[in-house]
Amino acid sequence: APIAAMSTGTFVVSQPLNYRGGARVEPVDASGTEKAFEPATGRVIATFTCSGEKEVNLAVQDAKAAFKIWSKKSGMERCRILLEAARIIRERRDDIATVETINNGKSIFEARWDIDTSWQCLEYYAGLAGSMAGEHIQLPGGSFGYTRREPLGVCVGIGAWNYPFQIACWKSAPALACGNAMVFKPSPFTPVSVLLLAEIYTEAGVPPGLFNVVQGGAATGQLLCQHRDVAKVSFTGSVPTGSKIMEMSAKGIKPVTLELGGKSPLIIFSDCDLKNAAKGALMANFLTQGEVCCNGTRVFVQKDILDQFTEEVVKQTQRIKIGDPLLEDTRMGPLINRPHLERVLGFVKVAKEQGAKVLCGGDIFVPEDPKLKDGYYMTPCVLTNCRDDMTCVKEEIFGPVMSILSFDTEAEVLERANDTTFGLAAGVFTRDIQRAHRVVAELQAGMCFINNYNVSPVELPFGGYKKSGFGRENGRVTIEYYSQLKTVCVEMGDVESAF
Ligand SMILES: NC(=O)C1=CN([C@@H]2O[C@H](COP(=O)(O)OP(=O)(O)OC[C@H]3O[C@@H](n4cnc5c(N)ncnc54)[C@H](O)[C@@H]3O)[C@@H](O)[C@H]2O)C=CC1
Ligand SMILES: NCCCC(=O)O
Repeated sequence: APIAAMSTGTFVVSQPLNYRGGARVEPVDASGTEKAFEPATGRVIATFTCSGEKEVNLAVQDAKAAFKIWSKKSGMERCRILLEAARIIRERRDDIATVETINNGKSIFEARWDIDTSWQCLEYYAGLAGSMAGEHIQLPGGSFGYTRREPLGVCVGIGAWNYPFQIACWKSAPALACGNAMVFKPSPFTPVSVLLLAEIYTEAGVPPGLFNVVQGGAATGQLLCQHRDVAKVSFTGSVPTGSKIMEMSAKGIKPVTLELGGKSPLIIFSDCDLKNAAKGALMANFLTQGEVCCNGTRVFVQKDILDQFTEEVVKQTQRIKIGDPLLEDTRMGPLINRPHLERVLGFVKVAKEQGAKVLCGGDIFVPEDPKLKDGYYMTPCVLTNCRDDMTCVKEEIFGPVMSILSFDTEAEVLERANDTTFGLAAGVFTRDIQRAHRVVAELQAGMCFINNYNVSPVELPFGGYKKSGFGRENGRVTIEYYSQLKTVCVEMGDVESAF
């Protein structure tokens, strides 16, 4: 039966979760085992071994062999294969989204959006692959130089659990378009959907070994970062792990792309379209149960519309349907796992102790369906009476918790919005076009939204300022993070020697 026809509580993984040389394989060695869960029910859907040194080495060696073939192909040849992979993803959208929902917990409605921004990413870089080129530079006396944009070699992708399939696509599409090979390690919480991508790449015609998957946690990730044949590491996850990855990569002088956490500001001016601003605040806080790095969790509202805005946000939040994430009308599923749910509820408790007022949500939610009773659900929470020094306003919660703060002036809100070590995203709602551009120019964030939030067009570069990381994903600029420039200087005359 197609995966898309499955219901919650039925999916189990029976095939190996490593991928090497163009096929699923059992790892040749292990550094422990992990279990993957279905957050909707708390059921184990897979028990798998974490890849040890030998397996990691085999994956890197296979990728190296495939790189030799792939890097010699023309941009147009790579383009055709990536386009075919994008087409297959589009065709299997519902199956892939279903696997993503089962293993991550996000609603099927939202998972389909993730799969759309996945195939769109492959299409986008397929287009760029065909047009990648260097420069020709004329020199005196008929001599000249030219540049070649060349791949780096074997790139490593290390993924987080909040957007498992999308992250794998956002890293592998530009990497492969530039002629690299990739070894990808998903989060041990969400090991399943990336295998569908690996199979699709093979079906589309990439050489066997070009995209390999190893499984595991920190130990496997370290083996990858420290491997001498790895040319680059692209990581999505927390700031502390990002810092370790940078340290390990520094030892081998490997470039890194770091997509880390955030505590982004969303600024609502009183001249905004109130309904849209409230919708924007929900988009900024409650997608994927709030487990999104670029969420606008500090919602600054100008004082004269604070009550109206808050009332509208609470009304819209209370309408969110929580429950079985595979049902068509569900808009919020369970959080990723029990410890994370408890951590998020702990943030709500501390917020209350520190003087915040809970306007709605912030409690455990037990759906009526008995099969969901062991899932990790909570009600989306709106906090008001917040101050800048509260824990809920300073720390990344990574759950469905919105903190509302009020402000008087533009200058004041800008200073407060930028008063954070993070700098991933920011948003502004206003009808005043000059103010909108003036404000975003001052915001210390890599991804700014005007009159919307958390849309992900793949044509736009995405990435952080400050401790939210560096390097970019998506957009034309990402080509530079997966390639290197060779300069060739050509003499057409005699050598003018100094000796
Ligand atoms: N920027 C983002 O999108 C994300 C941010 N986070 C934040 O991080 C918190 C913790 O979530 P985790 O999944 O534990 O994030 P994490 O940063 O520990 O893990 C992310 C990835 O890095 C791998 N990893 C962990 N330690 C490593 C090491 N020493 N060397 C190489 N790879 C390593 C993990 O196995 C996983 O694949 C969340 O609560 C959230 O605040 C989590 C996921 C995504
Ligand atoms: N679709 C946005 C991805 C943001 C994140 O990785 O958390």
